[in-house]
Amino acid sequence: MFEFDHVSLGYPTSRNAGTKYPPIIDNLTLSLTGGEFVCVLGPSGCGKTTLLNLAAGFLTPDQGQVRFDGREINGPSPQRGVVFQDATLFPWRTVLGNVMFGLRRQGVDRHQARLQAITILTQVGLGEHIDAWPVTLSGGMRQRAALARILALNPKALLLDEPFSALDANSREHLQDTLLDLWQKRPRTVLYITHSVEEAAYLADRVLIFGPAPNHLCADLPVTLPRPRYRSSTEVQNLARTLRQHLNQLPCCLKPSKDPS
Ligand SMILES: Nc1ncnc2c1ncn2[C@@H]1O[C@H](COP(=O)(O)OP(=O)(O)OP(=O)(O)O)[C@@H](O)[C@H]1O
Repeated sequence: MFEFDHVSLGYPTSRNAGTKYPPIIDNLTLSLTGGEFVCVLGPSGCGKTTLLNLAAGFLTPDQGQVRFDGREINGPSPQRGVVFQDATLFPWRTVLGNVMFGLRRQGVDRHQARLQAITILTQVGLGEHIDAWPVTLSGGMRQRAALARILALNPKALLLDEPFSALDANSREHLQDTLLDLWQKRPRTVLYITHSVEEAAYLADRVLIFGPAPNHLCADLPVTLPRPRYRSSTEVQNLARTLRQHLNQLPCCLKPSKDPS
C-alpha cells in the first residue's frame, strides 16, 4: 500500500541555506501493507512526523519515491486521512458542519452528507453533540470530531501523529478503543506515531522503531498478540518492555525516560 523507495529528505536551515541539506530521512526503503496497523516509535527529532508528512504528501522527497497503491504520491489526498495531536476544527461550523464539509466538497448532496456525518459521529461517540460548537468541546471530543471528519471521507489509509497524546489517560484509552473498533470493522492501513510503548503494544500489528536522524530504521517488529488485547495483560506488558528495551539501546540523547501513558 505505502512504499518508501530509497527515500531521502532534508530540511533547509539557516546554516546550510543554498547547500545540500543534511538528510533527516536517509535512503529509507520500507513497505506498509494494506490493512496493517503500524506504530512508529523513536526519540524526539528522529523524523517520525517527517515520515508521516511524506506519506500524507505534505512533503516531497529529495531523492527516491513514496508510492501509495503503486502510484507516486504528489500531494495530499482524501484517500490518506491525517489527524494531528492538536486537531483543528472550523470554529464557525458545528461538529456536524465540520464533518459534512469534506463530504460536501466531494460532491455528496446535503441530505446524504448529513446522514453519513451523523452515522460516523455516532460511531465515534459524538452522536449527542452534533450541534455543538468546537469551542464548547473537551480535548477528547475535539479529537473524536477530527477523527470523524477524516473517517467520513472513507480513506484507505489513516495517518495519525500522536493523535491522543494530549488527552488524559481515560480519554486516551477510550479513543484508542474507538479507533481499534472502527479499524476492525473496516480495516485500513494505519500509520500511528506515538511516544508510548504501552500504546504501541496495545494497538499495533507491527512496530517500527527509528533511531536518531539521519533516520535509521532500527527495528521492524511484527506483533502477533491476538486481539482483543488487554492493557494490563502480561503479554502486552512484556511487549511494551521489549519495545522500551529497543528504545533504550538507541544511540541517542532524548530517550523517553518515562512513558507518558
Ligand atoms: N520545517 C522544518 N524545517 C527545518 N527543520 C525541520 C522542519 N520540520 C522538522 N525539522 C527538523 O527535522 C527533525 C525531525 O523532525 P520531526 O518532527 O520529523 O521529528 P519527530 O521524530 O516527529 O519528533 P517529535 O517526536 O519530537 O515530534 C528535527 O530535527 C526537526 O527540528
